[in-house]
Amino acid sequence: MLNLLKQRLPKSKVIGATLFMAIQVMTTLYLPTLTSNIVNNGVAKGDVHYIWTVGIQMMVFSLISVAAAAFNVYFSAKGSQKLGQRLRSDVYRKVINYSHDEMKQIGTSSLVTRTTNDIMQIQNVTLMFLRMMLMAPLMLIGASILAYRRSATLTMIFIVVLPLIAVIMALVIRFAGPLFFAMQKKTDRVNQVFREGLTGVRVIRAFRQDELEQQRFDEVNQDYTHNAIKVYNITGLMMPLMTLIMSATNVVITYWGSHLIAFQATQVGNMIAFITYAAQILMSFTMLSMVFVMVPRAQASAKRLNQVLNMTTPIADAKDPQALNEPAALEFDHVAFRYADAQKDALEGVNFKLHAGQTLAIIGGTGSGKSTLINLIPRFYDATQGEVKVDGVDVRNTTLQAIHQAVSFVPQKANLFEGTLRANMQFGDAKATDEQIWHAIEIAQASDFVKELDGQLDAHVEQGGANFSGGQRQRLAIARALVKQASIYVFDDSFSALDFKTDAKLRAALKADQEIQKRIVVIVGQRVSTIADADLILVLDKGKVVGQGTHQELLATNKVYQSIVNSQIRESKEGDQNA
Ligand SMILES: Nc1ncnc2c1ncn2[C@@H]1O[C@H](COP(=O)(O)OP(=O)(O)OP(=O)(O)O)[C@@H](O)[C@H]1O
Repeated sequence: MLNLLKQRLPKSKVIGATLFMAIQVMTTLYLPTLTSNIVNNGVAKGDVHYIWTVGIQMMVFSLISVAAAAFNVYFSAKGSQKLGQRLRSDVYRKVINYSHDEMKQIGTSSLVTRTTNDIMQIQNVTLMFLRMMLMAPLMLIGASILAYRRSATLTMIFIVVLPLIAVIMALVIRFAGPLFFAMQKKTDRVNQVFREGLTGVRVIRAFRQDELEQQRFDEVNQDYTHNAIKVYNITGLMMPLMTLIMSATNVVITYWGSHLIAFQATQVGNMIAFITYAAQILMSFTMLSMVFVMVPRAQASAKRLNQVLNMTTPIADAKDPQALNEPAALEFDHVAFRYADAQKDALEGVNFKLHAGQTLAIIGGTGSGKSTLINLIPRFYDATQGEVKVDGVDVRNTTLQAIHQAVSFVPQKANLFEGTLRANMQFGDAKATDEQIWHAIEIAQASDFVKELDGQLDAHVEQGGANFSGGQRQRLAIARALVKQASIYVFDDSFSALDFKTDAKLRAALKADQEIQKRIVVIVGQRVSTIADADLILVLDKGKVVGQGTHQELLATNKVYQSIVNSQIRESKEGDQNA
């Protein structure tokens, strides 16, 4: 956990909190001594002047103590909140650069829990640390010395009481510790099922799986609750036990102390002060035990956060990066790829070279490796064999920023972000003017519906683009990619959500654009009509390139391509007959 705090917990706040905590401890410890003096020297002797003088001193010290406590809380809260803010920011920065593999390894739900709940645990324990963890030992030592000075005989009580408390603490830590550990995992699970239910809510309703999903959620929820109840039952026992021990100690002190007073072995003031010191000693022990209970949980959270922060991603900048020029060529040189933990390659022996200004189309059945192939271009994954080259440079020998600048990517599932339409369009180029954005929107065949929007480019986009239809979202995602000045434009099955007419218009507009004409366009498509005019078509089957050439060449020689074309002609004829 110290690793996490090192650079992130502001030193000024730690110093402030510690300083005021020390003042609070000193004044709090001095107060019972003043009480003892007031009783022994003022009340017992009837010295009113002394009572007033010491009484005013007590008031001043009490005020200082309260003020110091307030400042300590202020610095502790500020320090721990700042720590939480920095941790969240660091985790986000790290995760946003994760490749698909790291993302899969930890899981989205767990990442959300780690960024919220786990950081909260660390924040809380830091707050406690700054409030109590230093205060408790100081109070314990100070109060023990002062209690001993008030009455060495009564101090013997602690020989029995302190080991008893230590045993209770040890038992609590022994039994509550593992349950606290389990708590974070169970929180993950609740979040995971909840998240899955929320994202799939329409499917759940459509398939009438509400009951089953509710049952699944109830199971994990119950599991979490049982664990939490067990933990709080154990820790909850501590307070009453400590109060019992404290009350019993007071009874013994009063009983024993009154005997000592009767035999004139001590004074009443000393006994009153001793009772207060005893309470302070036991309170310090209680504070310490709470810390001991909370630290293991925070430790478990720290471990989970360290796992996120220390995760090394193989997809990183090259040590000695080469620059990429625009426009660039694209080459796959004997490329193979296998997903982590997979038994066989998802892609093998992919070889082709494209010059700037050419269009590549990839066609093949579902699961044939189309998305896998194009994911290698912007380094969402790295090839396991061979080289993917942009501008003649292996994509691993440049920076991620350079490769992401060179490639503009439209994923299969269009995703928009909450904000204005303009802000979404400027994802690719923060400086893009309205004119450039409208130009991209025109090419993407989205201008008709964007013009009708309230506020047009200022129109609000809901989270995930929920206020747009699937086809509209897809067109906006295409426009967003076109706003970016890239060397390679990749469209992962982006045109299949469009009707034939819009698909044709969009491709014609892409071809007609003078800037895009100089770039490489990569299209993954299901329809032959979408890809027929490409300069190079790759036909994929079970991860292998089974055909490569132009539409005419493939139509003449390639059996797989012929069967795809024939099946689509058949489908369209059947469609026409049914219409
Ligand atoms: N993240 C992953 N982990 C493991 N295997 C994967 C992963 N993604 C895809 N695969 C496997 O790799 C193969 C190729 O998948 P890919 O998504 O590239 O196919 P595709 O041709 O794009 O399919 P579709 O047309 O259905 O989108 C499939 O067998 C799939 O099961």
